[in-house]
Amino acid sequence: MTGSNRTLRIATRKSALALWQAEYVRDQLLAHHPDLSVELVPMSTQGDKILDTPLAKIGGKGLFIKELEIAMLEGRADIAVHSMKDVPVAFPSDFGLHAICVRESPFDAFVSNHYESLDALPQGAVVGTSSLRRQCQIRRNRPDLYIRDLRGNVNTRLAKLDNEEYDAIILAAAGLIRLGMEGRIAQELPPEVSLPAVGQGAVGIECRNDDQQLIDLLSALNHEETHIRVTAERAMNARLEGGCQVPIGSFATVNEDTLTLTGMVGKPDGSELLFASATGSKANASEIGVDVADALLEQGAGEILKALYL
Ligand SMILES: NCc1[nH]cc(CCC(=O)O)c1CC(=O)O
Repeated sequence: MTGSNRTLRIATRKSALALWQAEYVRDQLLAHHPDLSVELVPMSTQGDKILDTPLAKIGGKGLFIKELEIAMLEGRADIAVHSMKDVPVAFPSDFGLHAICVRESPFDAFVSNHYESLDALPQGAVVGTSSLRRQCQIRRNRPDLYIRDLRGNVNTRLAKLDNEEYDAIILAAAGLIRLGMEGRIAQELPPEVSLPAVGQGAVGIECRNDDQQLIDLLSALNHEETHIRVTAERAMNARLEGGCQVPIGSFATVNEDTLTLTGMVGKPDGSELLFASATGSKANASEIGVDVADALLEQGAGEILKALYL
């Protein structure tokens, strides 16, 4: 009994991006295991309902995930699909990430209806982002700009831009590409300008650790290079105890057997940004992540992060 004729239920949030990702995983599962049936179980989570309170104050990104896990524990769903960027490094012991799918663009996108690049923005222009990581890097590059809060799903954020509330906004390129809105990207910000978030652009699949049959089915969707890169990035974040809403960037690349990881911790006001890099065998992804974190801590990253929680 291989389980390839099971019915799998995918717990998903209802945003356009979450649904796209769940449908993508459904289609990939069916392509690899044609005898499966796969259903989506769309759910509203508390994190989606409370839109006017800063996310960090209501339990952070973990909030979106907990309710999907409860659905899996109660047998209402078998798997949950996540943007790896939103998955906390501390993981409940009953669950595991049993596949990381091939990565889409990991970079941040500069989106504007009037300007073609970050450099082209006029003095004092208004940029929308609520991410401390994006904020500190934008401020380092362009200290003259005003940063304004911007929350909501991708379509809400774009509507606020189109409503002329901002001169430009920063979004993950991956979300726009997946939703067929690549044309909205004026500029993909290179990692030297905006180091991406841990796991950005990668989709992970979570299920219970005691369902070995399901774990075997999911392994067909795992993309090894993406898995290794995200492992290094998450190991760095774990060592830094990077929570849900932190000015931390982390970006790994793999070239043949060699992995290179760059990490960043910054003050939200852009006045101080620390960087560190390490290279080694891709077999040592976690160790490289810890090494980069330690190098950042040696430079004072701990003090920057501690000050954020006061
Ligand atoms: N925090 C929201 C979020 N989580 C994942 C993505 C899309 C990109 C990805 O898969 O990393 C986004 C939107 C954004 O940051 O613009």
